[in-house]
Amino acid sequence: MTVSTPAPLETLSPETLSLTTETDLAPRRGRLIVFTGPSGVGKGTLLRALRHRYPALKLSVSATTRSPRPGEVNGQDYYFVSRDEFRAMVEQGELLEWAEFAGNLYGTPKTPVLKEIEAGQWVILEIELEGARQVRTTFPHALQLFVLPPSLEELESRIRLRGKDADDAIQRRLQRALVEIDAASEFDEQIVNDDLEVALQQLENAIFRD
Ligand SMILES: Nc1nc2c(ncn2[C@@H]2O[C@H](COP(=O)(O)OP(=O)(O)O)[C@@H](O)[C@H]2O)c(=O)[nH]1
Ligand SMILES: Nc1ncnc2c1ncn2[C@@H]1O[C@H](COP(=O)(O)OP(=O)(O)O)[C@@H](O)[C@H]1O
Repeated sequence: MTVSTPAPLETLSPETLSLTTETDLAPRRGRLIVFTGPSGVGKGTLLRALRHRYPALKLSVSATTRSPRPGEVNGQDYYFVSRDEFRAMVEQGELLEWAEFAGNLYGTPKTPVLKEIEAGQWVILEIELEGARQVRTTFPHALQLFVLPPSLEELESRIRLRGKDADDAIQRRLQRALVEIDAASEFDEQIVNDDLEVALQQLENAIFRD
């Protein structure tokens, strides 16, 4: 009886992948994808749409000292922790990377990500620039994608229209956006999030192409 071995994930088309259950793809190589971009550019929006199409993609849940926004759920959107708890995670080597951003601490719990990768899953880290730089040294093969706004004006309008950040936080984030946008060329690919559908298609192509 010939047992057909599943095609390696890289050769599967996006259509096939989205129809394939997780067990059919085993064993397969795990993959790390870093997804970075200024606050308000549309990272969360794009990732929600992408994961709706490709439920097999995993999204790492970060730890943060930022207070939850309305509607955010602890353990789902973030692990909301105190600064002392966060520092303990750093000291105990529990974070794959971490950084301070706009006055709060953010970091990726290491164990769940490594477990998913070893199980052959594709894991997305939605993290800021300093974290992406750390991952670039520890996981040089990770795909690194940067989302750009169509303009700074549009970025400001989106973060304000979103209505989830206090004015001082918006100012800090817009200031930081200038530094982040300047570093976009460090990433493997830059995606301009102007028309959402077009950006989503570019994101799919970048992830499933190679
Ligand atoms: N380095 C790092 N950055 C993170 C992590 N989780 C979220 N971030 C980034 O921290 C920044 C602020 O995130 P957030 O407060 O949710 O604001 P948003 O970007 O406006 O949604 C964003 O650039 C996130 O990508 C993490 O675990 N590590
Ligand atoms: N392509 C787009 N065109 C217009 N508005 C967008 C687009 N993508 C996202 N938005 C809006 O911009 C705001 C910020 O999006 P969000 O996904 O929260 O950004 P981020 O996660 O990068 O901070 C949200 O109100 C969202 O609905």
